[in-house]
Amino acid sequence: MTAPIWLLGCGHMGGALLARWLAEDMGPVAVIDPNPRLLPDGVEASAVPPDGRPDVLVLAVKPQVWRAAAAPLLAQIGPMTLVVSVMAGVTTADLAAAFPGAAIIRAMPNTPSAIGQGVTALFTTAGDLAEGAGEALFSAAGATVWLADEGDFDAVTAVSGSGPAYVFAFIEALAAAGVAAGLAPVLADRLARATVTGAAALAAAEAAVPAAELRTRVTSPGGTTAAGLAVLQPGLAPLVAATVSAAAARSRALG
Ligand SMILES: NC(=O)c1ccc[n+]([C@@H]2O[C@H](COP(=O)([O-])OP(=O)(O)OC[C@H]3O[C@@H](n4cnc5c(N)ncnc54)[C@H](OP(=O)(O)O)[C@@H]3O)[C@@H](O)[C@H]2O)c1
Ligand code: PRO
Repeated sequence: MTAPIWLLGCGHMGGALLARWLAEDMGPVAVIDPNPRLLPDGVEASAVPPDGRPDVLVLAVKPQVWRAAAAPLLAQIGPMTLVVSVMAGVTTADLAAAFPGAAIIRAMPNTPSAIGQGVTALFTTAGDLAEGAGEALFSAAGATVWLADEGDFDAVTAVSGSGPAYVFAFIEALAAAGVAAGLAPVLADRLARATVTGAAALAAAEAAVPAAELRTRVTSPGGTTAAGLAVLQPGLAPLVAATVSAAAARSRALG
């Protein structure tokens, strides 16, 4: 008997989701990937689709290759299959054209999903059953947000899909600045990571407190933080706006 969930592409994102589905006993999952990057222990992958038909097909290959990657299994996908895409830029119209009659969900998760701390934006017009299945798949990986407008996906991808990379880049920059200020690299890296994770945990724990107020609580008048923020803040907002704008434009282009 074939597995109910098929995962096409088991790389950084597909592998992160797979880890959560297995942790939550949502398997078995058939992994289709000739060269899986993040295959959990005890799971096998195949370069070709299994026999039969899946209940759910999850597309987690790169947007540039999805049509070729899906071609070998198109005949196995019908109106009883839920097709879930996590691919940047690929629209539900593109997916519906490739999988006629199938229920379609478009999703944009992020890699903290690997530890159940992701956030996934979801969109479907396929109705309550599809929504329930999508909610089950992605709430296993963290928070979920349902979009009313599919047009929001480019901005969502630029903010929360790509966002973890911006935070990791900030950790890198903070650690490098610590080294430049005289710290040993190991110490600077440890301080930078712990500062970002601690601040993020505080922002989550104090969800009702605006981020600006959390910032103010660190900033003693005339103190060190004020001196640092006077340098950081004027450039930060335009830099982040340009960053998100570039990522959103790339999402549109991938589509
Ligand atoms: N990474 C993220 O943070 C993130 C977040 C949200 C959404 N996404 C979306 O998730 C998708 C995957 O991204 P990723 O970062 O996980 O990429 P990735 O790490 O490169 O994973 C893609 C996997 O698909 C495999 N693959 C390539 N051709 C295939 C085929 N014909 N059949 C089956 N598998 C094939 C790749 O193998 P090879 O390495 O041999 O090519 C790789 O193992 C993208 O569409 C992206 O937009 C990613
Ligand atoms: N990673 C994918 C990309 O860089 C989509 C969001 C995060 O295109």
